[in-house]
Amino acid sequence: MKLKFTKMHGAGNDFIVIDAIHQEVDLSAEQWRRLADRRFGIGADQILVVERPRSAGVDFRYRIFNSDGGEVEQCGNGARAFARFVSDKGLSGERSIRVETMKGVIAPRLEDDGSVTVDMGAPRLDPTEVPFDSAGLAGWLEGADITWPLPVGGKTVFLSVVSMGNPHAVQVVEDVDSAPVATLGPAIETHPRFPNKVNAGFMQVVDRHHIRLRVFERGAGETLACGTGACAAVVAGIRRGLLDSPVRVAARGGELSIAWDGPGQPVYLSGPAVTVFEGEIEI
Ligand SMILES: N[C@H](CCC[C@H](N)C(=O)O)C(=O)O
Repeated sequence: MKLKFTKMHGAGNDFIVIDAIHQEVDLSAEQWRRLADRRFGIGADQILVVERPRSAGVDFRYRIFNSDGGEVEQCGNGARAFARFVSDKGLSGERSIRVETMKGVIAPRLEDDGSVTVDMGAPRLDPTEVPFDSAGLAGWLEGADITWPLPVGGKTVFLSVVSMGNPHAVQVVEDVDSAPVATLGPAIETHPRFPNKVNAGFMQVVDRHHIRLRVFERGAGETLACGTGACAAVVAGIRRGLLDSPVRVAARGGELSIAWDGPGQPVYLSGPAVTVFEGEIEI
């Protein structure tokens, strides 16, 4: 079947965006994998699918597939690309839209400067909601946060666990450039205490309003930026008493901005959304 797509990125986290309202899209995990393959397909970290809403009071349904072919609950950088796509394609004439995902409703807004700000909803802070199995672990109270000492990759790391709809495990490091992301990232991603696996964040605190961040993403490997990872890192940093909202997040592919006013409040993610090219592929 022929499939029209648009290639986009948000701070270097790249996407294939597909309009499934005006074309029939029913692909297998292997076909999603092939589309995302950087040699045998188009290449992307995630594939974003635009569908008609299933619930009242929302404008679109937003489905997300990692490059490993697995469908996941949330993608923050993707939410900005989604909003830019539906506006550019004339699927919505509104600057603010409401979008349902596997885990809740988010609200992207197109800004005058071309950036997009997304109400990502409130973080889930209970380990059981991440989910994370803390049985038998003695958590360390750090400010309002509990960090979990996890023996992994031959060392013990202290992880904050946060869900933005999708699971995140964040640790503070001295220097992101020398952090063992390539080895520790996959070991944390697949650790048995994360039954749904997890995105592994490595955060360097520059000052109370500025961090550097690298994320080894579940189902995609290290990406140049991770929107929900930035949300999770800032939530963890604020709870640990290390950061104050708003926080600039320097990722390898660009800069994001996160604002959060505390438990029960939404996390706001702001950043770029760029269209690179359009295409059609036989899949
Ligand atoms: N790898 C993530 C999904 C994409 C998240 C990321 N690209 C973002 O911008 O939030 C997961 O499996 O939960």
